[in-house]
Amino acid sequence: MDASASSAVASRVNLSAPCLPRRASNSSGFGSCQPVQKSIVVGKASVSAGIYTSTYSDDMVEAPSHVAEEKIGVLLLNLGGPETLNDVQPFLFNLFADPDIIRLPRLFQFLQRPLAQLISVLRAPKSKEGYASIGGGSPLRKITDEQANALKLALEAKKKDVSIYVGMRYWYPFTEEAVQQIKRDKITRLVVLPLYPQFSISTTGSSLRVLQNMFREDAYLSSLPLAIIRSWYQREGYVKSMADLIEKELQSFSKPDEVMIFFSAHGVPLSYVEEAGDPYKEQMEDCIFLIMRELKARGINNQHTLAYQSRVGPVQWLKPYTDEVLVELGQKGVKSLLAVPVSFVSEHIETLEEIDMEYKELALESGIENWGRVPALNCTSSFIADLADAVIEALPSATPMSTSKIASEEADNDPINYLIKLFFGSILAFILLLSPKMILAFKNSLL
Ligand SMILES: C=CC1=C(C)c2cc3[nH]c(cc4nc(cc5[nH]c(cc1n2)c(C)c5CCC(=O)O)C(CCC(=O)O)=C4C)c(C)c3C=C
Ligand SMILES: [Fe+2]
Repeated sequence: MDASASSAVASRVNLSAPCLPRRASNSSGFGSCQPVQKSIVVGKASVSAGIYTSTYSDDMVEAPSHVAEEKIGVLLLNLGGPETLNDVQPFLFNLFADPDIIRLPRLFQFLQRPLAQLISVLRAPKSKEGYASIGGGSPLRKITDEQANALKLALEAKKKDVSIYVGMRYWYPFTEEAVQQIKRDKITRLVVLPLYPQFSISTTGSSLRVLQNMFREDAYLSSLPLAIIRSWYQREGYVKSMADLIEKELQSFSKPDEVMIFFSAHGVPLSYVEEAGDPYKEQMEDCIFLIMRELKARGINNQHTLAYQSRVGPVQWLKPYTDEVLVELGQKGVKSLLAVPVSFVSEHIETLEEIDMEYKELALESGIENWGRVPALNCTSSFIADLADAVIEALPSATPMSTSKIASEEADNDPINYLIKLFFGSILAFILLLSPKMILAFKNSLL
């Protein structure tokens, strides 16, 4: 971030901005929203106008021309991460208190916060160890701010003066603070850009739910023309930027042709895909297909595979699991492997600790001799330029939000599904609240 950008950011931060009530926070008070004074851009991404509804169409009409001065905003949505070890447990509480992360049947939603408290306390020691090993906190805020500034600059280079805001789901600067700043700045048109290439109910869906709740209760926000880029893994600029990183990293091996390209995506519980209709797995597979097609077009014909990492808790997650596949590949005699983190565009705990330390060690123990890892895109200029294009392409489709409901809520409307959940929910509540032994077993599944 250059100095002028930083000071402009600081001058627009209102420290008295309201934060979410009843949410765990750190002792330092409110974090800052980031209406960054410098700013980006997207083949076509999946864009919707309004929060969960229409799909982008080139025919969509421009916003009303009575607006005197157009003030464009871009809201970058991200997960957020603890900045110190003291932040870890309250950060985990915010994460597990999210009904899109732990999906309880409606009747049991009163258990969400006690359960979040219990799980966050049980999980915190392991998470703290992880964050301690990468320097004592998550790099996510810093990298997201850098991406926001790079995006501002890329948009300026394309003659678009845009204010960029960063809204995190579980830590500072919270999405709610960013939205308050957007209101104060009297933005007249907003593009919402989640920093997740693929859509999942647990990531983009969760952040959009926060926005939906805020927007429908506020007269200014509900009439603000807005376009949402729901997923963008299919954009040519993203696919080519990923292929560039892989092509470059392959050259660090002595026999590049013999390297297995190992895509490792963050997992989600299987029920998200099979019961709630999460498009995440399908989009992930499509994404890998597009990256591999690009590599083949460049004459790179390495073998590849996709596995899912970072599972938490006792339920089944998307398979195959990264740790199991690494062991199998070692047993099958694979000697060189290039890990490619693919569900997230910044370095974070799961690249820096889980892949670079845990999986690397496991792979080497399993017989893999040459290990490499592709860096996250972070501020790669071709990637940022493509995000800037995505924003520019989305602008004409901005329309005030619609209040139609997110598809993922449908599962609870099915009476059989509801009864099944009610039954298992009761057992879970009984186990967790009454049985210390089961709490211990549950704790072990979190470690
Ligand atoms: C596309 C990316 C991600 C998906 C999908 C996702 C789903 C998901 N995650 C958890 C549980 C945890 N996630 C944690 C951290 C974390 N997760 C992602 C990305 C996705 N999560 C990121 C970028 C981060 C932050 C990393 C950082 O640097 O701070 C954590 C905390 C860390 C830990 O203890 O391992 C948990 C827990 C669930 C349950 C879930 C889907 C339901
Ligand atoms: Fe996660």
